[in-house]
Amino acid sequence: MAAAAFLCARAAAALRPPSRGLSRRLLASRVAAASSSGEGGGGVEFQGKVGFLGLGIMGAPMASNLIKAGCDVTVWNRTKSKCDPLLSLGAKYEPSPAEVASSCDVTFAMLADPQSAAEVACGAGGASEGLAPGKGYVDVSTVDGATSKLIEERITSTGASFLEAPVSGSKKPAEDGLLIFLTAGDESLYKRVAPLLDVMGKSRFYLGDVGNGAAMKLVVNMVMGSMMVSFSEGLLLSEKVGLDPNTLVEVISQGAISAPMFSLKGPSMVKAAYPTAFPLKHQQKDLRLALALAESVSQSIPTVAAANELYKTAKSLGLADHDFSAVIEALKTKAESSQQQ
Ligand SMILES: NC(=O)C1=CN([C@@H]2O[C@H](COP(=O)(O)OP(=O)(O)OC[C@H]3O[C@@H](n4cnc5c(N)ncnc54)[C@H](OP(=O)(O)O)[C@@H]3O)[C@@H](O)[C@H]2O)C=CC1
Ligand SMILES: O=CCCC(=O)O
Repeated sequence: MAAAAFLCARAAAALRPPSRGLSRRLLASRVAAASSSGEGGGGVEFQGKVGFLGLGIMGAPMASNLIKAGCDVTVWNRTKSKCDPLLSLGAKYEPSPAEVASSCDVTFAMLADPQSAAEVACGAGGASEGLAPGKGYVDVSTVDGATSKLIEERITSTGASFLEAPVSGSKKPAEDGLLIFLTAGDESLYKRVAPLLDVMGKSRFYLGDVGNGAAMKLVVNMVMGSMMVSFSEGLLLSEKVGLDPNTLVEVISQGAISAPMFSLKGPSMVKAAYPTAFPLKHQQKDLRLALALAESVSQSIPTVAAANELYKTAKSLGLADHDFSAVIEALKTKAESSQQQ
């Protein structure tokens, strides 16, 4: 019956015009390929209804790709109007996380931070109230290990299974179904949802116990946050010494420190434009959580600590909802105030 729902949804999707990101045919073929390839030769097939909680910059395109691939998706978002584009693609709606979780076999959550992830999973009307044995909950938000373990405890107390699966990759990879999943927790749930992860992403890592996915994500993002600060310093210094910062972007793109992030964001940073893909407030949250992680094992990460201060300054300049590349504005402000002294 679930498989029939899948086929119906796929047929309906074929009637709709193609949109951004992967084509419907490619997405549907990814579900089919992932379903038939299986894990360890045992064969994995996802059957059932999929819930999605949190339709922000990342959640909306991820849920949208599942719908385009023919999945039977039910959505919820705190600000209800953000559900509308998904509903017009064919998603169903439930008025609370608990009702999504109780009407679905597996529920994904993509929320802003540790507080919102815990609230949506464990709070009043939260997903855990709708969970039961046989169901799964997959949290793809970026949180710290302690929050993830707290959520795991609450979810598994209902008899349901839990997987943490934060993602590397931003708005565009989410639209294109090219995310990287950093998963940990219940391995059988990991295998069960693999076809869905393969619709939304290009690769997936299974890292063992809950907390390892969160830690991997924070380490990756602390490197990224420091790289962005260093790149910003280079752009500003090149300009100050009379070089064209656009040429710096070009030179970097051809050498050993080339990174897609520099080529993608550099040209707009030179124009002081910061269209939001990864909100600066989330980058600062990740640095804060990475610093706490480092503290927990007495590891010194002074570069990250310095970068974090700049992101905090950028937030105080009203740039929290801009792209994290707007951290360069904090450096400009510092340069101005040191010139005045
Ligand atoms: N953007 C990016 O490039 C990437 C982001 N991430 C991580 O993914 C997560 C989501 O990021 P992104 O989509 O960019 O963020 P957004 O800020 O665009 O979306 C955040 C989502 O969380 C919801 N939310 C916030 N607070 C609450 C609350 N108290 N109760 C219920 N819902 C709440 C928002 O609801 P509402 O619409 O009502 O505000 C929204 O759905 C974050 O953890 C981020 O660090 C990971 C990889 C890349
Ligand atoms: O958490 C956000 C990561 C953004 C990226 O990987 O480009």
